Amino acid sequence: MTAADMLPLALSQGDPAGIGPDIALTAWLNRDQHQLPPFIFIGDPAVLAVRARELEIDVPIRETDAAGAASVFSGAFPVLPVPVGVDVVAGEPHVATAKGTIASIETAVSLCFDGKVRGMVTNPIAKSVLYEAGFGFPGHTEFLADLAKKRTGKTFHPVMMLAGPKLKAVPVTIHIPIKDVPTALSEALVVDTCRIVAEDLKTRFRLAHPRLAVAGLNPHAGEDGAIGHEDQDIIHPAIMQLREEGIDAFGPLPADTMFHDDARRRYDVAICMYHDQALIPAKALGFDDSVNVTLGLPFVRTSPDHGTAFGIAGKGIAREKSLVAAIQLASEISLLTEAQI
Ligand SMILES: NC(=O)C1=CN([C@@H]2O[C@H](COP(=O)(O)OP(=O)(O)OC[C@H]3O[C@@H](n4cnc5c(N)ncnc54)[C@H](O)[C@@H]3O)[C@@H](O)[C@H]2O)C=CC1
Ligand SMILES: NCC(=O)COP(=O)(O)O
Repeated sequence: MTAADMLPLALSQGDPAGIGPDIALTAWLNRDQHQLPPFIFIGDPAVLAVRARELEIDVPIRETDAAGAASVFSGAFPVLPVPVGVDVVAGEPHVATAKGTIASIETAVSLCFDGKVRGMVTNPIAKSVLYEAGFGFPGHTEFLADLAKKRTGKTFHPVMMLAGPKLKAVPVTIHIPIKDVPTALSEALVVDTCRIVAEDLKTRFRLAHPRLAVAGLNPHAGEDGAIGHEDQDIIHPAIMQLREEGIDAFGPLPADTMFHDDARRRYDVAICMYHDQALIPAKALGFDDSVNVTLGLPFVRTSPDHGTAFGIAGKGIAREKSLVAAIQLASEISLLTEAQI
């Protein structure tokens, strides 16, 4: 199949004042070097045109629909127009842009369900901007599961995984205050999360027998209960349950010693109890080439691992590498899962 015969991937705009437009434009500009599959950007063509001028790059922007994107892609940057509705200044987020940002994500999900794209890649959103506008979800991860439920009537448990060449890491709890982590953790949550990870590593990552290293919550995984009880009372029984089901999960491991080079050779994915326990090692080991992928959804979704980086938007210094990795991973997963159907 040639690139022009392929269904495109949907690429949401993200916060228009962030680096989403910058990295989308530069990824397209370097499409041959990166061997990028076709994508369709869902956002505001005017924002792109202004940003391209600010970046002093020459990118022909062509409005089209998903069906036309693959043939447009080699010669122009394909855009499915979703207007922002206000003037956008790079680096200056504005609550008035939230509606368009959300509409872009919703459109990408619809295209996935309608079979018009192979999957979706999201550019970063600024959660605080969306919260100010009344957005009721912690981030894309939970919003996408809700959109999937609205579309199918089924409930999905979305699981965030940061995937890079050196480490795959999953936070069991995601965007909640650290003080709420111990009460949010439960045996059922750890078990459900690990089941989804084990299944998706098999079906989406070609890992026949995934090994799951499960972190403890407390220092030294609780030191036999002397430094906290969750490791023994919640995480250990969850691991026993998973092992009974034939899932190769082990731990709870002291989190401080499970990310060095030797330790990482013993597992395929680290299951972590909270956001920073997973995302600090993931970004330290591969900020430019790690990808945020949502497991447990009925469609493919990836994203760069970084955020909106308002401080560098429009300045020509944002690196497109993590977005490129996200596009490539979404493409690989969608081709692999298509082949399995
Ligand atoms: N997938 C998503 O939608 C994500 C959204 N965010 C959101 O992004 C906003 C900003 O978050 P921060 O913690 O400041 O993280 P950030 O990732 O936006 O920035 C952290 C640092 O890395 C630099 N950086 C980030 N991406 C870069 C790139 N591609 N090239 C060169 N330098 C880069 C920034 O300039 C900054 O110094 C927050 O509102 C957060 O909610 C954060 C992570 C993921
Ligand atoms: N820290 C990761 C992040 O903020 C991405 O969250 P999401 O928008 O993918 O749910």
